[in-house]
Amino acid sequence: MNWDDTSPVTDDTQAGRLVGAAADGEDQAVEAALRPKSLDEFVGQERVREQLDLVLKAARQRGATADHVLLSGAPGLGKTTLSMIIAAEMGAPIRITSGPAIQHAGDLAAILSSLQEGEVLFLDEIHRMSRPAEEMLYMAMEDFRVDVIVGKGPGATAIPLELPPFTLVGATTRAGLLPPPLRDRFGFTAHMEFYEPVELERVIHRSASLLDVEIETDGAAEIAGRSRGTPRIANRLLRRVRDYAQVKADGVITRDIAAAALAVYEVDARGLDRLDRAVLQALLKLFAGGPVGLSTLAVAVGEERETVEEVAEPFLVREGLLARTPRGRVATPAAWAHLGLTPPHQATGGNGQQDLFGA
Ligand SMILES: Nc1ncnc2c1ncn2[C@@H]1O[C@H](COP(=O)(O)OP(=O)(O)OP(=O)(O)O)[C@@H](O)[C@H]1O
Ligand SMILES: [Mg+2]
Repeated sequence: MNWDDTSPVTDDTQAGRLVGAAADGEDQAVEAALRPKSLDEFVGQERVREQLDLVLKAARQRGATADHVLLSGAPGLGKTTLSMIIAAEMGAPIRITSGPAIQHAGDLAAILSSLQEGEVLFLDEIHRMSRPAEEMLYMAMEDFRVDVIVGKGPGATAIPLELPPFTLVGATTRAGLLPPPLRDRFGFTAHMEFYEPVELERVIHRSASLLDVEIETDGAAEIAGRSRGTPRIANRLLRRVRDYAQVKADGVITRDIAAAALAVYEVDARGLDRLDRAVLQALLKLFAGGPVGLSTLAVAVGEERETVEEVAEPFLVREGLLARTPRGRVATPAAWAHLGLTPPHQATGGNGQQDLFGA
């Protein structure tokens, strides 16, 4: 395996956050060991797995190189893992690089021209590639050809270069940002969804056995419920719970141990961490559930606007705890229930109160 880009793909705003979906340093060190190596081992994503299985089997039967595959989905759902599985299932080598690592079209030309026949080129964060590189990629994907520009200015000439057939696997967390001509050149697009708790339980059991940790069914369920639908977070929480079980108990992860451990790390029963809860608490207690502007809310929790908007809110919105409305942020009834608080103006009907929930 070749790493053209060794810089970690992380998101600074998520740094040090136990329930952050981006990979931190420790994740990167252990993830290789926990990655499923075949489609059979890959948990969940049934539809994607079935479709991909067909694409790869058909290519193998024809003795051909598999079609280009686009993997889209939130961080930590298994895009990198699937790209490696695609290579493994095709018995092909894999070359790994990323959009931000390709600054110039020449960088891409160098990679493309050194590919072997049938090789898988994994292009992570493909939406962050430069424009000229993107245009070179169009031709490479479609005609297995690139034009290498030699010289500068009016004397520059394009030398066509044939490429061996290869499979491009692109990954993106932002499929919407991909230009349509690029999106259209993929033969198969897999959209990865958040995982169901039962699927995360299977991920946790699998990882526990690889890490040689004893875990009870209830213990795995407890961790799964707090993992925000994300295998990376499930694996990370499992490691923290393992530490706790080892230091405070006999090493076996039971439901009580998992709950106690995650209480120490301030990850609540729904997977909210301290920041998420601070945002909700401010919204409910200081602003009676809203609507309140983002800036005001951010000041109230002592955070940057961006942190509240990009780190806390997406999950709160996804969980149906917070709504973004034109008049500001509004808590939903579920938010009051989750924090065990009673809404001040319960809409009991006919009292002329403004409906704060925008329902
Ligand atoms: N379906 C799955 N079954 C088991 N483990 C999984 C699955 N999907 C992901 N994982 C585990 O979750 C971790 C993160 O997965 P991966 O690195 O593939 O995510 P990603 O989508 O590439 O994230 P990013 O967008 O941050 O690059 C890995 O350690 C992997 O083992
Ligand atoms: Mg990845």
